[in-house]
Amino acid sequence: MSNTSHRWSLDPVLTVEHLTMRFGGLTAVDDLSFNVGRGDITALIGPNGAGKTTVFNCVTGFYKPTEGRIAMRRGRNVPDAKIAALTRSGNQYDRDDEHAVFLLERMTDFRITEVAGVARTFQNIRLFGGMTVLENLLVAQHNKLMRASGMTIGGLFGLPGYRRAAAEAKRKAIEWLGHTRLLDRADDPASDLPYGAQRRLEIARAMCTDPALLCLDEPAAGLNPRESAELNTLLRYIRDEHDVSVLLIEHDMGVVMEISDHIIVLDYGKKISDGSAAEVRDDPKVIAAYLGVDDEEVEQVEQDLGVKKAGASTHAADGRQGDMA
Ligand SMILES: Nc1ncnc2c1ncn2[C@@H]1O[C@H](COP(=O)(O)OP(=O)(O)OP(=O)(O)O)[C@@H](O)[C@H]1O
Repeated sequence: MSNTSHRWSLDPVLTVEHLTMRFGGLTAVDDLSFNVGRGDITALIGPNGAGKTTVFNCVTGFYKPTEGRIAMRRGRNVPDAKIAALTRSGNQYDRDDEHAVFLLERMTDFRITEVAGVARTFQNIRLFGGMTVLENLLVAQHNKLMRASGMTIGGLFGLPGYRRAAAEAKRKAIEWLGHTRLLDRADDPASDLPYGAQRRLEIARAMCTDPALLCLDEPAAGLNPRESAELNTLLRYIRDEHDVSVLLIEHDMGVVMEISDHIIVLDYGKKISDGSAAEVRDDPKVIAAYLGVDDEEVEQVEQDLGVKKAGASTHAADGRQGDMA
C-alpha cells in the first residue's frame, strides 16, 4: 500500500523505524515503522489497546522505547544520510542553516518540545484549571521567556529582549485565543470552560510552543457533532496556514476519514495498514481488526451485520472500541 509518490514517503517530518516498546512480558508496540508527511494530517487508529498512546508516549519522550529510532526532521527534504550520521555520532540532534534532525528516543520530553518542536495534547485534558485561559497560554511560553530574561532577576525587569519576548508571548496567546474562539473567555478559570472549549484551549496551548509537529491524543473525544466539525476546520487551518504537521490518535472515524491525508492502523502493537483514507477504509485487515475477527471471516461477518463494503459500523466483537464510518 505504500505508494512512493505520497508526501509521507517523499518528505517526511517524522520517521519511526522498528519501534518496539515492552512492559515486562507485554509487547505494546512491536517493530513498528511509519512516516509522517510534512504538511499532512496523519491519523494513528486501531482498536482499544492497539498501542496508539504508547507510540505517542515514545514520540513525545514520556517513554524510552525498548528499541527503535524516531527521527524528527525540520527543513524541506532532509537527506536520510543526515540521520544516519547523527545516529553514528551518538548525539541527540544536528542543525545547520537548512536542515535539522533530532533523534527523539535520545531526548527528554522537555527537550523534545523545546528543541525539536513536537507538542502534544493528552487523552485526559491536562490544563491548569485554577489559572485563567490566558494564563494557560502564557505559561506554555514560560521557557522561551526565561531564556529571554537571561535567567536573571535583572533580566526579568530590565532587558529589552525580555520585554520584546513578553510582548510576543501575549500577542501569540491572543492570536490563538482568536483562532480557537476563546477570546471572550480569556479571563475565566480554565476549569470553568465547557468540555469542548477546554479541548480547544489545549490545542491553543500546544500551538503557543511553535511546534513543527502537533500530536493530538483523541482530540474529538467527548465533542458533539458541531464541535467535531469545528475541530476539523481548526486542524485544517493549522495544517494549511501554519506549516504544522499533525499526528492524531482518534476513535471518531467521521473525523479521521474526513480530515486525514494519511492513516496508519495498528492492531496488537503491529501495523496492519498504511495509506490514504480510501485505501485504509477498504482494507479487509482493517475491517477485521475493528470487528475483532480473523481476515477470512470478514465477508461473513459483514453480511451478517449488513455492513456496506466501503465501511463498517460496529463495535469490536471482543469489546474493543472503534467505529468504522
Ligand atoms: N505503562 C504501562 N505499563 C504496562 N502496560 C502498559 C503501559 N502503557 C500501556 N500498556 C499496555 O500496552 C498496551 C497498549 O496500550 P495503549 O494505551 O498504547 O493502547 P491504545 O491503542 O492507546 O488504547 P486506547 O485506544 O484504549 O487508548 C495495552 O495492553 C496496555 O495495557
